[in-house]
Amino acid sequence: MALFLINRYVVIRVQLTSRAPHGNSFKLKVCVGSTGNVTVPISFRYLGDEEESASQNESRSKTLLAKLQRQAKERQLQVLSCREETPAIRSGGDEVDTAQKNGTSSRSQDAGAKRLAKKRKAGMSDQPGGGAKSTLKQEDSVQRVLPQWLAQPNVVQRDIKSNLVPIGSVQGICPKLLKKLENNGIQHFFPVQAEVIPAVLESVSNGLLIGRGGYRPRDLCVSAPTGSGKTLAFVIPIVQALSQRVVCEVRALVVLPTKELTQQVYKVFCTYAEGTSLKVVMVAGQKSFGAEQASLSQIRGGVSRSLADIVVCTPGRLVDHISKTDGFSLQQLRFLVIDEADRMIDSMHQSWLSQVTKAVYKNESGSETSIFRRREPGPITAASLSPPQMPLQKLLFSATLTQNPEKLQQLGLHQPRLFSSIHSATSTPAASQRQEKFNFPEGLTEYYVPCTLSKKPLLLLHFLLNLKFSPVLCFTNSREATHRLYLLVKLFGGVNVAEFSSKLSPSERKKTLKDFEQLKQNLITWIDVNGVKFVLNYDAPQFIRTYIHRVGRTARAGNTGLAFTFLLKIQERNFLQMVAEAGSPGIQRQLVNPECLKNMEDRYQQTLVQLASAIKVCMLQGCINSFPHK
Ligand SMILES: Nc1ncnc2c1ncn2[C@@H]1O[C@H](COP(=O)(O)OP(=O)(O)OP(=O)(O)O)[C@@H](O)[C@H]1O
Repeated sequence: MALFLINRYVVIRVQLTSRAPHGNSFKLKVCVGSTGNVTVPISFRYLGDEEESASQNESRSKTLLAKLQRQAKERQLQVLSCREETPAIRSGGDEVDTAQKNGTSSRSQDAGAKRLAKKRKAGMSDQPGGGAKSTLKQEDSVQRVLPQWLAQPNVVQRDIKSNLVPIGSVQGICPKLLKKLENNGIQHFFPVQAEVIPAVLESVSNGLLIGRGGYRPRDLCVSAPTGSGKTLAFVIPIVQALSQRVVCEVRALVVLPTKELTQQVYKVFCTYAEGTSLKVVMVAGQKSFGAEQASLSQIRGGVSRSLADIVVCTPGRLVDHISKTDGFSLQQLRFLVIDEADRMIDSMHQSWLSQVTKAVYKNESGSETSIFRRREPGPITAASLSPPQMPLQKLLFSATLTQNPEKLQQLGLHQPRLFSSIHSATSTPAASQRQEKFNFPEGLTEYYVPCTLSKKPLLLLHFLLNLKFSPVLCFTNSREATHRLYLLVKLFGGVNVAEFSSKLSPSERKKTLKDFEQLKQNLITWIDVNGVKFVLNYDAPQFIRTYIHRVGRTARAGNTGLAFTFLLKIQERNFLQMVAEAGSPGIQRQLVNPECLKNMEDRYQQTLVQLASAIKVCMLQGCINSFPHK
């Protein structure tokens, strides 16, 4: 028999040379190329040999298994006795060192032996990785080291008022935009704007295609308190960078978590894009899907044309348009702004970012081999720089930007640069070991009010009626709680109050917000609203980021503001610890004299009865509405 196995480099020829007449073996001669010959003995088994071989194999493997088990037991016993004798081998050897120094080694040995016995009783392995507890211990002892860009950010001052920068002294802003800023009453930039605007402008100083030094521009992350002026920090440089464009294409995409925030940012873009040829479009579900499609692109003579340069959107609508709107192309996208980046990272399960990336690097059929096609960036080589491609630069903004590198990694940032108000003392590894620190506005004063569940509504009425706090933005933890509290306050009377929740239609929401902004009413909500004097957390938020976003609706733009949180006894410890660990400058206890509530109690009891029947009526109406009408 001759068999030829052709490898990439050698030809191997295999020849059967001899066979034993009754044995289970033969010899093979293997010829490698034309020179080397090797003779290999091969054993084999005839059909029918199985039964005998199987039983032989079984007994052989049983013996082997028993031997291995015996050896393993012996080794385990050895290790255990060794550990009991020399506790220094245990994790945390320093514990032993100090014990020996203190002359307490025998006690620590006893303790070690006891702990070991306990572990054995619990069936936990002491081998590395052999038990959940030991793994956790190992993880605990690993010190967290932040990547340099996170550990050493560009500093953004938190105190706005004493760090204002005259708009004329920030390099690179064109005279038209300076004029517009002045017309809008802006004479000075806030610290975050003075830092970030020049950084973005620098990345486009050689045009949209190449960054500084001919390289791809670095991504920017900005972490600054609520109300510190982050919006203008990206609006100004983007409008300036795109204002010289010739063809209308989507070159900037701004993604935000809610409709309200989208609307606010859209308004700011419109203000500063006015008078340029730039077109700003908002897609956040305010209009019908068809109307949004018509505002994004137009098909004329079979050719689609973009009608938007800057798109401000929520992730849900964005993904819908990427997949369903003909002519909505992101192939020329230059800036991707992720505002409220933390919340956007949390919504990453919607995979909106991967959809955006796919759309950015999508190639028309037939252009796969073109040298001009846009390719996902890889390592920089001479070939990858020529011809230059439109780079995608990500700009992240948040008041609660995570310092967790794993979370940030999901964003695929390119040589990121961080601008942050949290720095030096607080970003040491020891600090970051415990909990992330956040930005609190400088002018914010925080209070908590200890209370009981039954007294909470009365307390709210006390703040509104007796203390005359107005306008108050009051947060609950659900839509239903908002509605009930709104009905209660309204039925009690004497307070101008409105409800703001996702139950309202877009036009109702708009009107409610406008009335609130014009100080016509107080607001009970579970949604973010801007620019208020008093924030009242009727229900304590569970997460620190929610707390920061809520209290950040006041003390904006360098102004002062007060935030009160009602806390039940059971919530106090955890909540106060959460706020302190997050870097709050201090939350003060504010007691309310029970006597102050007494004068409202009778009226309050009557209101509760009215509320019960009002809710019944509402439920009945809901039931009737859910039946099909004839
Ligand atoms: N340079 C400035 N001079 C005066 N007012 C400013 C300036 N920049 C921003 N503002 C005002 O400050 C307020 C807060 O700004 P902005 O909404 O951009 O803050 P933010 O940091 O984005 O807040 P958040 O994180 O809560 O969204 C706005 O009312 C805005 O008009």
